[in-house]
Amino acid sequence: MLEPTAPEPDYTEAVHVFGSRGHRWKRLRTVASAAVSTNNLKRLFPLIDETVDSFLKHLEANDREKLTQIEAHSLLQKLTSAIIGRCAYGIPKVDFSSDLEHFKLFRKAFGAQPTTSFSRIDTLEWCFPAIVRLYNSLLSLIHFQSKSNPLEELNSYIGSLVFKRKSNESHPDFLQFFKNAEDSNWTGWKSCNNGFADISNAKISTKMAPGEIVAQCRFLSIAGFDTTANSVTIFLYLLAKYPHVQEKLFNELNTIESADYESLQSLKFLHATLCEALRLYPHVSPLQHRTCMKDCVIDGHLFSAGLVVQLDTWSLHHDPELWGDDVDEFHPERFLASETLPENWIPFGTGPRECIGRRFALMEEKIIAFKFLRKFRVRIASEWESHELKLSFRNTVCIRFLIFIVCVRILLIFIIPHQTPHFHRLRQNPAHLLHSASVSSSASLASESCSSSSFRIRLLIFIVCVKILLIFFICIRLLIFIVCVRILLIFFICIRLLIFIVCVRILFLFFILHQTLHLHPLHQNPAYRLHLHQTPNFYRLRQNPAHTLHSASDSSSSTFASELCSSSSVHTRLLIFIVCVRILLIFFICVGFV
Ligand code: HEM
Repeated sequence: MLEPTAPEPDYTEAVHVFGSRGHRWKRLRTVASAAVSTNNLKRLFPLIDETVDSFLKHLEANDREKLTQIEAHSLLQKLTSAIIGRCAYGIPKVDFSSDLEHFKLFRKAFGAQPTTSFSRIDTLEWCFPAIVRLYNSLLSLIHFQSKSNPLEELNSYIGSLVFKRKSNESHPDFLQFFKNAEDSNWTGWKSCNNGFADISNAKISTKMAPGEIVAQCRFLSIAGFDTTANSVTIFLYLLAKYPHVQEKLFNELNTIESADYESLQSLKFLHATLCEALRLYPHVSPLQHRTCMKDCVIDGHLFSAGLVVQLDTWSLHHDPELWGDDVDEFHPERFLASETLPENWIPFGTGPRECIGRRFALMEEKIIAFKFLRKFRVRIASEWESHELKLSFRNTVCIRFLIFIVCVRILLIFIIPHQTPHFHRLRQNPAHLLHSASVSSSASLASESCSSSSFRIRLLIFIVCVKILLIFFICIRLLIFIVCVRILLIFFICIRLLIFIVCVRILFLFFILHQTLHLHPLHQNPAYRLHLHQTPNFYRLRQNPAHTLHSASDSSSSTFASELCSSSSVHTRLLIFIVCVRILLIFFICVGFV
């Protein structure tokens, strides 16, 4: 949802705390933590307070006749986006009578309604920015104009705010903390040790690269916008559904005159009500996952390095053994029994990567709840009374599409890391060096044939999996498929020339590939060398040391050396070919989805 599969988390400059890992994560988290410390929350309190007041005034003044029935979620999105805009990067005091600039951008990038949040193309961009850039440039070729990218617009909007801000100013917003840590000449972020590392005692520098600041502000603003709007909507819905809880809460709210940081902390029932709403609807739970950095055994189960574990918070929060028989009831009193929160309550995640904005979010929700419920009572509109609020993936991210992309990525990772280290290992293998020195050895033969065949098997598995995934997704969305075909037809008519060029390139590539693949049966044939000279492959072979070796010596071992390098170049080309086909596939699918 919030960049769960951030591209190149170790090498891209614009990476935020959620997308980072290892030392980099620790450093970004350290800087961001200061922005949500108790001291700073107290400084942010008046900003939120003032924004909620202005929102309620606007609601009362302008929507009085409509106030009998409101669509809470979209209104709350407007409010929470204003709050986070002020707290994350210091947008000025908000006038709700006009559309907020950054809310318009949020709406464009993520959709204002729950059903339109994250279109497929956004999800795709989130995962494969390069492909979407290619897609956009192709689109602009078709339309002869550049299609604006909402995420890039949001980025440049935030970028301009970041650029204007100076370090050591006295703002309480998150941006100020990042600006104070900014160092544009610092390149340390490039050399982060991001593999498995014990970072508990590592000395962490509190510096930030400029790109990291923009990414950070963007992530925090997104993390703090939909999450809190959803939470408050669910909270109001439950109060409407359970009027006796609303009554009890109303009585508690009346025990304090006005809201400040300390007095809101003293409202225990309010706190319990918010916690119970998050227990029943842990709506951010899809974000809770962990990747195994090294093999480990827990309770006798092996978790291999690279494995991604998704927590099932929903089941945990609805387990009658943990919460009792009234597990499905809205019963805030269960949180009053103890001063500390139950360890099975994890709507904000758990452990070192627990949500950094937890206390900020709860403070914000308390201010909104306090101010809103002192003015209004809520009940469910009559036509919705029979409806049960259900959380479904459909209403948030295009989860199925995301799963598809994640699967493809996992498959890619499955292929590439296996292939590359394998290749490295071969290179560093004394047997291989021996082999390069034109000494034929059975050991090198064995290692090569093993690498080659296992690669092919993996490749085969990969292609089959991608096909199955495609079929799976296309079947489910038969309608989309039909639309895709129609759009593709139109598309083909429009840019026949472009397609022609792409096809020629693919055919060319395929031709090279086809030729190269024939090297295997041919390599013992006297016509082999002639054949090599006729293929474009020859060029690369000549420049390759192994081939020079081959030319210098006519022994069978040197023939094998060139076979080795042609074989690895086949793999590279094969990989390029498959990547191209996949890009085209994804591109065509995208056109359909749009
Ligand atoms: C009701 C509101 C919110 C909920 C339910 C929520 C929930 C979550 C969850 C479940 C995670 C993943 C935790 C894990 O993997 O264990 C997370 C991460 C995160 N959240 Fe929130 N969040 C909320 C509001 C916010 C706000 C307001 C901010 C910022 C001001 C924020 C900033 C973050 C950040 C930076 C992370 C990544 C932390 C890391 O990877 O170290 N969240 N949140």
